Amino acid sequence: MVEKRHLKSARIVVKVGTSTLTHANGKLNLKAIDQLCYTLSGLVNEGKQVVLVSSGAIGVGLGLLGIDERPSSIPQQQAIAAVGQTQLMTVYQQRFAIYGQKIGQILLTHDVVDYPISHQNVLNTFENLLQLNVIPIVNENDTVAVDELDHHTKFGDNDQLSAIVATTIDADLLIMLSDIDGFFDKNPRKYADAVLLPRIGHIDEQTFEGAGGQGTKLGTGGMTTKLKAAQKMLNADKSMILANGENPSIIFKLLQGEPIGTLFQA
Ligand SMILES: Nc1ncnc2c1ncn2[C@@H]1O[C@H](COP(=O)(O)OP(=O)(O)O)[C@@H](O)[C@H]1O
Ligand SMILES: N[C@@H](CCC(=O)OP(=O)(O)O)C(=O)O
Repeated sequence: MVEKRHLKSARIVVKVGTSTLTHANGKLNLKAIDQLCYTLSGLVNEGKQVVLVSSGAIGVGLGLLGIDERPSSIPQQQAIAAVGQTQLMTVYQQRFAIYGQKIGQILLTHDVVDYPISHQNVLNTFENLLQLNVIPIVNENDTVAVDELDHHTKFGDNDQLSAIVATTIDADLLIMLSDIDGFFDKNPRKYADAVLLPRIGHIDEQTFEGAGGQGTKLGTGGMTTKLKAAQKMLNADKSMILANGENPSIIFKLLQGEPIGTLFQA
């Protein structure tokens, strides 16, 4: 019998990727979204403070506009994200309202890391939302977050953004939901004999060698950015769990300490 995990979880950040929120055909994964909203609302009712970092603006925008391939041009992606983000928040608003749960949108750029005043301002917003039992829903501000020569504003992916949010607000735990059961010793989509690693206490170059680069066609991060996020959490003496988001109510089990997915904990 595998031992239960000991986790602090008064304040948690949950990150969901595009692959969890949308089907391969670009349509919304309503089952996953409904379950996510039900679960997070349930956690707030239990007295927990919850932040959701949600990708999906570009994926949802593509589906809504009927575009099959993610364009390579940044301005086109930004336009698609503007459409998708609105739709995503509309869906969240509707679904969370079923459970009486209020939400607030926070769109971030790298300024919150680079400039202490911006950092303090965003922290104030998070604290006040959480005091009000609101679930802040965070994404990168895709319409302004582009690489410019003199002003580096882009996080690049929501995996690292979620770790930055979690450390900024001093969350106890980051739960990252993806389309895979956890971190394997090598990419399980390429290697049938890949083995799930239930616990990682330290990340080094060898760990990164197991991450097989880019993930799905709509997501941007892949496993490398998830490891970078985990590294940020470990450096801040915090924990992260990577688990499959197919059924987001899995979060209840994770918080009960069930050994599901990969726990990154020093
Ligand atoms: N060592 C590994 N363990 C698990 N998944 C891996 C690994 N290396 C690469 N991957 C890939 O990373 C993908 C998850 O990343 P991604 O598609 O960006 O998800 P998300 O949209 O949830 O951010 C998996 O589906 C898998 O193809
Ligand atoms: N801001 C982008 C984030 C894309 C992204 O990081 O996607 P994912 O790898 O699914 O977490 C969006 O909402 O589409």
